[in-house]
Amino acid sequence: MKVTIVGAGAVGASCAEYIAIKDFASEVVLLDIKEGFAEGKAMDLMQTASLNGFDTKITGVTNDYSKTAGSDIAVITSGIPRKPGMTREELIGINAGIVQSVASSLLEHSPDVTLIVVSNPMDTMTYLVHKTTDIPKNKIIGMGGALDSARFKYRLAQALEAPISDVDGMVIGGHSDTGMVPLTRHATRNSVKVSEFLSEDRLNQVAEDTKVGGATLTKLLGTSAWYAPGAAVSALVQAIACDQKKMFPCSAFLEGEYGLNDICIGVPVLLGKNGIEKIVEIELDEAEKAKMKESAEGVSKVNELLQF
Ligand SMILES: NC(=O)C1=CN([C@@H]2O[C@H](COP(=O)(O)OP(=O)(O)OC[C@H]3O[C@@H](n4cnc5c(N)ncnc54)[C@H](O)[C@@H]3O)[C@@H](O)[C@H]2O)C=CC1
Ligand SMILES: O=C([O-])CC(=O)C(=O)O
Repeated sequence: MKVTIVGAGAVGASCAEYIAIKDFASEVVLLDIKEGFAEGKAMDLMQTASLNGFDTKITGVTNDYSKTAGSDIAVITSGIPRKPGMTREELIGINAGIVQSVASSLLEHSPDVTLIVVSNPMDTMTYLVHKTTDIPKNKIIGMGGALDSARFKYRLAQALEAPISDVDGMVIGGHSDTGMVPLTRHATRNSVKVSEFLSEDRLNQVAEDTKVGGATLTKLLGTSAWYAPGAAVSALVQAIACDQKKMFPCSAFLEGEYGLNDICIGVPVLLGKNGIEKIVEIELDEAEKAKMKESAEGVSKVNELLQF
């Protein structure tokens, strides 16, 4: 199993590290445009192999796509991250050009690749890859909801004063400060709805804190987060590489599901060796449907800014 990660920056390197530590891939290629950068990150990571006990071979290359040939899975993390006070959508001007050219270079050398898009604004970047390549829709996956759901569970566990492993929950919708739809009504602690333990006000606070999870970290760190994003990407890569059929909310191209068309947005999917093997349509109540519709309108507005 060969995995390429384009962009050896904070998220790309974190993702490579988690993939290596889980030791399910034979090879990880890190590619970056900055001379020597991916080579350096790969060497540093390889020097953790004997300490962390993995055999995954990590190599780094400067913009040489021939070294990515035959990749089964590729992750696109290349592009700029936001700074405090910015929205993800403000990154579109620079990142759209980068994502489009990276996707096309990857495809030249790995025509059967499954692509995971991370660069922001992620739902729009995923849509861009759909519109500008002939990769089948099941093989283009946007990572956002897996991260947002992990943050939701963190916030729920805090509110419940419970261990995170007791908690389950999911965030669907667009990966943006306003567009996320944390499914508070469906969240549980050991199969019991969290609404049995938390007031409506407290649950609303959990949802709001979840939605601005990325912005909160960007303010604290001066740039956007990388540990949880890297871990979330590695979980998606593992689900595909190991054919796990695990359910994650991912940005998927919709053709009628959830009443939406011609859009990539976060919905629950089953991930296995064929990428998105199924889009899972769960029952939403009227309030959740309205939030999903509003979120989709926001994503579509950003998509309209694309030029291709
Ligand atoms: N979807 C999600 O949930 C998340 C998305 N992100 C996004 O991921 C992206 C990367 O974030 P970070 O790793 O923190 O940024 P970073 O600045 O640390 O790394 C980005 C890397 O991309 C490289 N790069 C730029 N243009 C390139 C090109 N044409 N080809 C190859 N490499 C190129 C840069 O040299 C840099 O090393 C950002 O757009 C950020 O907003 C970050 C966290 C979560
Ligand atoms: O907040 C950002 O810009 C990066 C990101 O998507 C996240 O951490 O959720």
